[in-house]
Amino acid sequence: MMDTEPTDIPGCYVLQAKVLGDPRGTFTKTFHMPRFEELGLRTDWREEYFSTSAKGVVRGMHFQSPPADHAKMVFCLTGEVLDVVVDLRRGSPAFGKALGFTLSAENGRGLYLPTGCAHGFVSMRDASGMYYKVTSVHAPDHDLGIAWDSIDFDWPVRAPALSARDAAHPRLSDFTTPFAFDPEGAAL
Ligand SMILES: Cc1cn([C@H]2C[C@H](O)[C@@H](COP(=O)(O)OP(=O)(O)O[C@H]3O[C@@H](C)C(=O)[C@@H](O)[C@H]3O)O2)c(=O)[nH]c1=O
Repeated sequence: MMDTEPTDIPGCYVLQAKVLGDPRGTFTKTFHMPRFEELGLRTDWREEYFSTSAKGVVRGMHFQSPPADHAKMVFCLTGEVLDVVVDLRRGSPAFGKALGFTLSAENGRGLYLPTGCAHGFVSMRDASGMYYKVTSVHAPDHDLGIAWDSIDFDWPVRAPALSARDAAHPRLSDFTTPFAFDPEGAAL
């Protein structure tokens, strides 16, 4: 059964899966609907996808804006990443706060992000594989980002490999957020 730990961002949870090892390798369960329902987390996933990244790549910080906004869960299936989340919800006690979590296949750790948070990571090893579930389908016109180096986070890289899109995002301080914090539905 998966354990979860709340983080300093309301509605954002560390998902600690059990990594069961035997002589063949490992087995790790990343989603269990009854457990998510018990925790009040969303289970209405609409898309799943994965990416691989070379060591030193930064992707982010990404989110979809309303009405295409979504909750997201992520696991690292190969390699290792430092995964980063920023709270973009006006009125949140953690508004503007950035947190980082080391995710790898070995540590079995994932992250659940409520709508209104931006997500990104730096790949700490070659061929880091990130696996996602999101609660709305890709909407290119609402697929937005803020600059990775404009958030209050001490990245362990200075000049990472970035996509052209990620190099052109607005800075957090110049960004007018479309998200507002709802204390009743923090995880939604
Ligand atoms: C995210 C996404 C991208 N694409 C396409 C667009 C582009 O041609 C190619 C790569 O897109 P990107 O450069 O946006 O891929 P990437 O930078 O890996 O985007 C991901 O970054 C991390 C940090 C997240 O949190 C994810 O939700 C997602 O936004 O895939 C889709 O077709 N569907 C999708 O859902």
